[in-house]
This record gives sequence, C-alpha cells and structure tokens, in this order.
Amino acid sequence: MEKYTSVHDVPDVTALLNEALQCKKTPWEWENLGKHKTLGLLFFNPSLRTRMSTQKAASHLGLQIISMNIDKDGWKIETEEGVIMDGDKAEHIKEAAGVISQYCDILGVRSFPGLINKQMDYQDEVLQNFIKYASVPVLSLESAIRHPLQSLADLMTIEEHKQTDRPKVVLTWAPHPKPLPQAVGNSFAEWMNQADVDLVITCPEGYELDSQFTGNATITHNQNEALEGADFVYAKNWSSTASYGQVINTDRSWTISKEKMALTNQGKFMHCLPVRRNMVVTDDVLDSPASLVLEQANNRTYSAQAVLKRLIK
Ligand SMILES: NCCC[C@H](NC(=O)CCC(=O)O)C(=O)O
Ligand SMILES: NC(=O)OP(=O)(O)O
Repeated sequence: MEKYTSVHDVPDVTALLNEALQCKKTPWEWENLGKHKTLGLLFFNPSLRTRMSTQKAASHLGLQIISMNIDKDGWKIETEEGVIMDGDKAEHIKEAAGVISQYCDILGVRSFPGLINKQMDYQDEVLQNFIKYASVPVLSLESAIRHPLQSLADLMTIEEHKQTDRPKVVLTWAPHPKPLPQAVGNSFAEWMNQADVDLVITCPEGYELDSQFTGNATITHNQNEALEGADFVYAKNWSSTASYGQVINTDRSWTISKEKMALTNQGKFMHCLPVRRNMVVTDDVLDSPASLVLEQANNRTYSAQAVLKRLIK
C-alpha cells in the first residue's frame, strides 16, 4: 500500500482484516520489520487512543517513533498555494511535508475539519497536501472526513463477536453538546459497505451522511424501527450535514439507553470513544457486558499494526 486514507486504498479488505487478527495473536512476530525505520505522527488535534495504539503497534514492528502535537509545538502551517505569507502562518505545508520526509519513513496525520465550509472540509486539504508533498507513505490518523484505522478496528470487533454470517449493524446518530466531525460515521458506513453485514443508518432529519459513504445502507429517521433485531448498535454523534457543521437537534430521546437496547437482538454496543456518558449512551449500557468499547480500543493496536506492516513494505 502506498497510503492509507480510506477503505479504497485497501486492495483486499478481508486479507487486511485477517492480518490484523493475526497481529493480535502474535504481535511480536515481525519485531524487526521496521528496524532502523522511523514513523512520524503529526497531530493537529487531540488524541488518546490513536496516539497510544499506533505507537504501540509501531513498537511491535521495531519502528522508531517521533510524535508531535503540531498545533501546539510546531509552526502554524499554511496550506494554500501561491499565498503571500504575511499572516500568522510561518511554514508552508510544502516545506513541512518535505522536511518530515527527510526524518521519517512513514507519516501519520490527524487533522479535523473546520466545520464551517463543507466543500472545503470534504476536499480533505491537510491530508491530501501531505500526500502530495511528502515523499514517504502517509496514513490517516483521522482526517476531516474519514477515520480508517478506527473503522478497521470496528470491523475486527464485529468479526470477533458476530453470531451469524450476516449480522444486522445499526449506525445511530446520538445527541452531543458540541458540533463534531462526520468522519467516524462516514468511515464506518464506507467500511461496512465492504463487509458482509446488513447496514442500517438512523439519524434525525438534517443529519443524513453523504451517499458516497452510506452506499447500500438502509437509511431511516425512525431510530426504534432501526434498532429492532440489531446485532450491533454503533452510536456516534456528528454535526448536521444539511446545516453544515451545526447542532440542529438536541433531542435526548436519541440517547442509547437500556430500553433502546431491549429492542435489539441482544445487541452489542459500540462507540469509538471518547464518549459523553448519559448524552450519547447511558451508564447502564456502557457499564454492561453488552458494551464492546474497550475491545474496540484494544483492536486499534492491531488494526494499526496490520496497516503499518503494509506501509513498511
Ligand atoms: N477520534 C474519535 C472521535 C474524535 C472526535 N470526537 C470529539 O471531538 C469529541 C469531543 C468532545 O466530546 O468534546 C470526532 O467525533 O471525530
Ligand atoms: N477513537 C479515537 O480515535 O480516539 P482518540 O481521538 O482518542 O484518538
């Protein structure tokens, strides 16, 4: 693989999934694969899981790691072409990407959307410019529109817990006090379209995800109907797509509760974390055996390891 930004960069999703499952069984089997190579991790936004799990994955492969909170510790980066740099941005992404390519053999980038201008956000400028100007493979640590390392970990978790060949997977919007990116929802939907699952997406009006990600999913505004018979309930908030980047619905009847889970087929609860308790999901669901959130977080290590293995090659 030359880069890892979406499911479309993966030639064989089943093979990558199996590789991630194998990494979980024998994490140290390839401990010299990355010897004398360096992984750079660049964060424009906060992270707990992505940062720690990707570092852990890299250590399993013998990679050296340089991690940087570029938003706090680096120079402000200009991404526009041909601009007169007379403002507060001291370094152009062209030089930044070129320089980092001198120090690193693989580069991971996390960059969230501005949530002001949909067209601009959906061009995924920061990630795409790093790909354009870096001379090493780039992987997304969650970009403006996708979170592919999370989605691969989610696919692994479903694979490990499914009781039927084709489980019913429900992606449900849930309330949140702040406007959040659409990346996790977009990416999960896109990956589930490549998996052998029956995908249903439910959200309030004005929150419909773009059809380029939802693909063949059934889409409904009726959450209770969607949850009926679900094997997996994947909850996530995202900001409005119609009134782009805004919070236009705070209806707490969308919160995943014990009563909502009772509609499912003894369904498992999933969330990428961090999660707002008793906004997105109630304590009794998150603290119950139905919750897979820690397993998802654990699988982040092995999804990252499988991806890094391919990028090293
Ligand atoms: N990487 C996983 C989720 C990251 C981000 N969540 C957040 O920003 C939550 C912030 C808060 O709850 O204040 C998102 O939704 O894309
Ligand atoms: N799920 C996830 O990506 O978590 P972080 O934002 O903490 O990395």
